[in-house]
Amino acid sequence: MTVALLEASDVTAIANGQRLVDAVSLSVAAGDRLAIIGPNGAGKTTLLRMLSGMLRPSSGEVKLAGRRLDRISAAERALHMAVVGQTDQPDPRLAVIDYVELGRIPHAGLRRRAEERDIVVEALCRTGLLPLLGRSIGSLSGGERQRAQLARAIAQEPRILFLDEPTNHLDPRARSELLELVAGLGMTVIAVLHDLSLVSPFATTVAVMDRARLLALAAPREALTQQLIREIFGVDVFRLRHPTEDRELTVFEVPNRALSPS
Ligand SMILES: Nc1ncnc2c1ncn2[C@@H]1O[C@H](COP(=O)(O)OP(=O)(O)OP(=O)(O)O)[C@@H](O)[C@H]1O
Repeated sequence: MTVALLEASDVTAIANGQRLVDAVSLSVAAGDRLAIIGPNGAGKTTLLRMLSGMLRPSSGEVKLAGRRLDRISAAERALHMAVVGQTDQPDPRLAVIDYVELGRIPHAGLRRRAEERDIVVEALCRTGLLPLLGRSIGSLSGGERQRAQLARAIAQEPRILFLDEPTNHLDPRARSELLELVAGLGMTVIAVLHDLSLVSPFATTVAVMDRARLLALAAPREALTQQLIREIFGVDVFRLRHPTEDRELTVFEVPNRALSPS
């Protein structure tokens, strides 16, 4: 039997007597890209924090390759997992290259200096930040900063990459490009996504949350049903043929509204 790379069993988070995440079980295999979706306040970030070991569940457990996450030290976890969160506030005076190099800290002393530098340069290349490597973090645009965070996480060479709303500062084109880049890394990824239209192209599996509960866990086509999406987001889903390309488009529309996302 193959052991899941990450497995959550009945994880629950309780704060101030309120269940923020209620008995969620899921398992992620190596190479999976799991998108966690749901309305505001559904518990997505809280779940992500428990899966990445940043928050200890009130009950239930998370295992990384069969080992309980709460028995793995933070230093060792950092060898396996990188998190691109919404709250990272690096020193604005740091140069981009130095910031990305921070991703190598968990591996300190394990590789030769030249190899370390190559890994950092590769992460800068992949994220298109090579021309900005000498700029200070504080001088970057919101989108560039998001790419710098991703570069730091890539440089960390994790087995699992966690992303909390990785596209929230990006314009529509940059959003698709960033997720395409992440998908092209071939890594195991767990990402909280708000933009429903990016879920199908990006994710191999989607976890749909609402009011602390996991309502569906399946491939996007099966999970994003008209009924479920309407029920929790109040939007309609349409699957249409692309007018000029041989593929399907998934379109989301707020019913009877002049302004609809798509
Ligand atoms: N430490 C805490 N103490 C009390 N309540 C909390 C705490 N952290 C989060 N919450 C609440 O738990 C609920 C879930 O929060 P969470 O950030 O996980 O939701 P989310 O689905 O990621 O939301 P969003 O889409 O708005 O980012 C929210 O109502 C939030 O206010």
